[in-house]
Amino acid sequence: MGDLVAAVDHGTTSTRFMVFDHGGHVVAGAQVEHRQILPRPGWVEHDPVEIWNNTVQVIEKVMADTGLGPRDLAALGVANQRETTVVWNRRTGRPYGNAVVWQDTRTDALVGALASDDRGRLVRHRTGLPPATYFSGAKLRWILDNVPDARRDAEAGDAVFGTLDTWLLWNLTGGVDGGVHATDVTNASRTMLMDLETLDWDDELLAVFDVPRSVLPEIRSSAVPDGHGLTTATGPLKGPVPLTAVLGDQQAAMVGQLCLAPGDAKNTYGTGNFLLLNTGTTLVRSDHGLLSTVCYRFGDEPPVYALEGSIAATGAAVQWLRDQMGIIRDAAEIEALARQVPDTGGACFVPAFSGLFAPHWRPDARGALVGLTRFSHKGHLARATLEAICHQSRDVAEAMEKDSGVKLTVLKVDGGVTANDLCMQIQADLLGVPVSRPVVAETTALGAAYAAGLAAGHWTSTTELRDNWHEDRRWLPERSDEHRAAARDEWHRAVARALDWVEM
Ligand SMILES: Nc1ncnc2c1ncn2[C@@H]1O[C@H](COP(=O)(O)OP(=O)(O)O)[C@@H](O)[C@H]1O
Ligand SMILES: O=P(O)(O)OC[C@H](O)CO
Repeated sequence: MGDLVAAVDHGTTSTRFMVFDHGGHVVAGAQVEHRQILPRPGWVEHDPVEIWNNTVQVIEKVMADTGLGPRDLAALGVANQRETTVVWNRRTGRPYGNAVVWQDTRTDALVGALASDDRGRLVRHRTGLPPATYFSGAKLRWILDNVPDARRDAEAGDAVFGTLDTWLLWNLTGGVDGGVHATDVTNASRTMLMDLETLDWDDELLAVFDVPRSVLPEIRSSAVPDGHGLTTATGPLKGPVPLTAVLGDQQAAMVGQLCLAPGDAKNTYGTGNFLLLNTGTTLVRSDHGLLSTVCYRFGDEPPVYALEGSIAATGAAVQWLRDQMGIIRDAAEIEALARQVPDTGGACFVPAFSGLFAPHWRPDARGALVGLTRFSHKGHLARATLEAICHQSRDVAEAMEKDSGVKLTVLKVDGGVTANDLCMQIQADLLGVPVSRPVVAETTALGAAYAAGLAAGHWTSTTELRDNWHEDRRWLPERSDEHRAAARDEWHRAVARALDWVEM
């Protein structure tokens, strides 16, 4: 068996391939961004072929740069942006159009209609998810109903559905030459088509979304000792590596942060923010706007559940300043710009580009920039963007405390935005608890590698992993309660102004 474990981390903005040693240290890695395709207001797409080509590219680069071969790898794990929906033809390997991304709101009328009747209650209870454009079920229906030939080919058994894990697993294990068509419970729990208790596709939900069972992948545990499949000699690893773990990226980050006991929580700051709380084998249902989801399932062990607060636009707001507004040239520049000012000068930015997700679930909301005067400049907007990231996380943290009774004493953080020290200080100030960033910031890839390595016997137990977690930096709250209360009040008033914008 090889000494190293590898992971593909395919996120909303980029795809990474990382190799880790037994101590959880990064041995090598490569990353490449893919295009964000924005054809109409509210639509967000990715090209699945570009994503697969990028995956090949990053794997080949790391293997070539390091001189490693497939025999050096004990196992491979995959973590992926969740919910984003692809339909492809299993005979040709060609997708039926672009993937519909989790942030895409094109299904708002369909989701709005089902939310207002008994189907909404059914969906909520069976899946643990609020009816929202965010999840895959309505996106899959949209593709089947709107892309020529998709439904006909689905009914003939030629067109198949997958989230990005399934697309990558199928391609890594041979594609048209016998690729494995499967998903794991964490990804399946985000489709709105799986019963959260039986962990199986649910016929009533399939009827709600008019989805034929024949398009669906097999649902498996996140980590399986026998492997989901082997990589192929014709693929980028150029030989067989057991692909033993597949997890949604936020669940993978829970494993990477070693949030493996009930009450453990982390917040990942990527394109969106995702605060998850491990609730153990108990399925906790939210009364405060969070969702219930599978955290992971290892082999035949009982599934571990989580409560999650999903926020649609955090790093995406930074990207928006860069790509759409041209205010910064790269994401890291936002920090220096925001440091030019001591506060936002009264401005408040609510980046509700895809409506507001947790804890509000308001598809009728849209982005709002309020409190402007002639004094306002781009430094204020940069600072307001960082504050919006942190206020949204505080909204979710409050909901989590109410639902679980668990009071946060420290917040473990990871993800691209956590490179921003000012943002992390603002987060500690707005939460009133310390914020802690680990040395290995690539927790999503690390979590996929841990899950894969545990399944392959590379690590014998999770206790063996505990010593691998080390704090890099901790931010302590520096602001008074009065300051925090005033800032929160201003934020709530801004959120109220972003609501009710789109006629549903
Ligand atoms: N220094 C920074 N300050 C603020 N945001 C940043 C910084 N560096 C990266 N980002 C944001 O982080 C996101 C990328 O983080 P990542 O964890 O790779 O996300 P994803 O997994 O969603 O692709 C982008 O949205 C980018 O705008
Ligand atoms: O790509 P990320 O890391 O922002 O994660 C996206 C989530 O999986 C969407 O649910």
